[in-house]
Amino acid sequence: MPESSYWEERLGRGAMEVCGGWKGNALDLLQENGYTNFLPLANSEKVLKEIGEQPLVEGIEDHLVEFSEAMRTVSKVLRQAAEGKASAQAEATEWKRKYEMERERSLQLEHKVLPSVDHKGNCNEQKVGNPMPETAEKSQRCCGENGICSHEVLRDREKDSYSNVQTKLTKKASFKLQWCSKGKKDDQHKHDIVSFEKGNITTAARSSKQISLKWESPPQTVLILAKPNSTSVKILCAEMVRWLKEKRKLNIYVEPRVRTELLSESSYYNFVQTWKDDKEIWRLHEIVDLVVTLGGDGTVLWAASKFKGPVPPIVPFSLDSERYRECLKSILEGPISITLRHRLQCHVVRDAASEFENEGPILVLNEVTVDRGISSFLTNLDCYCDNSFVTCVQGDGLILSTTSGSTAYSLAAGGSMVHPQAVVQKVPGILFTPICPHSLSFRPLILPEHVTLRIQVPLNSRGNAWASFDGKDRKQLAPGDALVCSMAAWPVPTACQGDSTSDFLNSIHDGLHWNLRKTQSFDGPQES
Ligand SMILES: NC(=O)c1ccc[n+]([C@@H]2O[C@H](COP(=O)([O-])OP(=O)(O)OC[C@H]3O[C@@H](n4cnc5c(N)ncnc54)[C@H](O)[C@@H]3O)[C@@H](O)[C@H]2O)c1
Ligand SMILES: Nc1ncnc2c1ncn2[C@@H]1O[C@H](COP(=O)(O)OP(=O)(O)OP(=O)(O)O)[C@@H](O)[C@H]1O
Repeated sequence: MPESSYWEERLGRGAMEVCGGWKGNALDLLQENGYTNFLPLANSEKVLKEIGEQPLVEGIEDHLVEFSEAMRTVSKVLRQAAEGKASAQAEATEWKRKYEMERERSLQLEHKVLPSVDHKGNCNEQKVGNPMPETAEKSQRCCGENGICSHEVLRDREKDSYSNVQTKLTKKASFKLQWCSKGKKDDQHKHDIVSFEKGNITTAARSSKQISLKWESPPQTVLILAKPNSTSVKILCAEMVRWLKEKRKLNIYVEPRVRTELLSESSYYNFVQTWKDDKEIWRLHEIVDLVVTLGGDGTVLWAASKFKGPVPPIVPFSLDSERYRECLKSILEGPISITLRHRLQCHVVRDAASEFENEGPILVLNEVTVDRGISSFLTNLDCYCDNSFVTCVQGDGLILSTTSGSTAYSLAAGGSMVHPQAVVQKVPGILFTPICPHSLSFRPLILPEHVTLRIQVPLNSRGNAWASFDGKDRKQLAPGDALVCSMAAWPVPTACQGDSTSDFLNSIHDGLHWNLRKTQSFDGPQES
């Protein structure tokens, strides 16, 4: 391409006129502002020769000052245009997400049963639609004041084409989620209400709420997800599959790898079902009533990542593998104490892509991290909250974490630990934690759960950034690309061992040894 066309294409004809032929300085300024695409030109002998051949004119310094100003204006305009585009793309992505949610919901209406509340406050079923499990707040509407409703009653299912074995799946088990409070029954339906009576703002009494899942029809299908390369997990998995089939007559799904492992042990396990490719995994939520994970936190993250929409209740079993029969028995009978763990929905918005080319959303249970990857440059990330500029992160990167993820990477980067039920209880929900910020005053933030965050790699960034999702699936973000995050509509219900609070405290005491210190002896100097 001729050099003049190259410049015109990037700066526009107007900018070329402003430049007035001072290409050498233009290059310096553009490089100064991070437009490194021009570096090859700057280095080209031809350009250097041209600069050398420019005749010196009088008042050159004035011209240079004037020219610098003009170039700054040009680069500012370019930057604003790019930001405007990213913001519009982010908005388009958000609308697309909302549209898809609505569409999904309409589809569900066709084959769902809506619980309605009669005059006594009892939950009945009727033949019009009810949304799939959503945030507690939205779900509460359909169950009146009686609790959080999260029914999924689906049409009778034919034999699935991808099942290895013929199954008679009838209806997916339905359940109801309710607030319950220890002790008093009448305390169940208290909500944190802000009242504006007579100009005075007050909050109503708060109750200690635990979400409880009550099966309305018995669960029939269990998906078991097992950590790979662990002999103890393999043994437990085989035992559990046998017990669930023989004693509870349940349909059992496992991953293809696990089915192969089971079959290599014995052809007895022929009844175990699996899927063939990823497309079929996306339909799992329509079939599975309960997910059992055999492994640690990573296996729960793995399980959640398999569900891009509604997630069935997950029972994490490193819980108490010795007592798995007793534990599963009580879970299958219910009611179960549940922690509703919220997820973040993330979109990568490419600067170069049109609004129709955006990549699909990725849901994270712990966090999304934007960091410098293998680059040795300081990361520069412009952060916007609902399109208001928050800050520019200059450091190793940034973590956007859920409350569940607050005890993981975000904690290591200095973020607070937050009770996972906090979002449901209407306290802030997205942790904004910098990684090694090169600043003395960059403290972690906690933002409300309703905001949309946009993390943008500036056009003048020296290098690329990398996004990773629950520690996996690294994606490169080039200058101009952005990551857009908001709270996802589908939380992950996990079964508690005790209740949300005791589980949370146990995990920070046992798992993280939080505030463990040798107890001070009592036989020292006393306060007089
Ligand atoms: N510096 C760090 O602390 C650091 C660095 C990278 C990733 N991580 C975390 O690892 C997670 C991925 O986990 P993995 O098991 O797939 O990878 P992994 O096998 O590398 O294990 C990471 C560790 O983090 C623990 N962990 C994961 N989620 C947790 C949570 N919510 N609360 C407390 N501990 C938790 C796991 O038990 C495990 O010990 C990421 O989501 C991230 O939070 C932490
Ligand atoms: N079914 C699976 N298929 C593939 N990878 C899996 C599966 N389950 C877990 N993993 C991966 O294995 C890794 C370790 O999982 P997990 O944290 O459960 O193990 P762990 O040894 O119990 O760790 P910790 O005790 O630190 O929590 C994670 O990175 C997770 O993504």
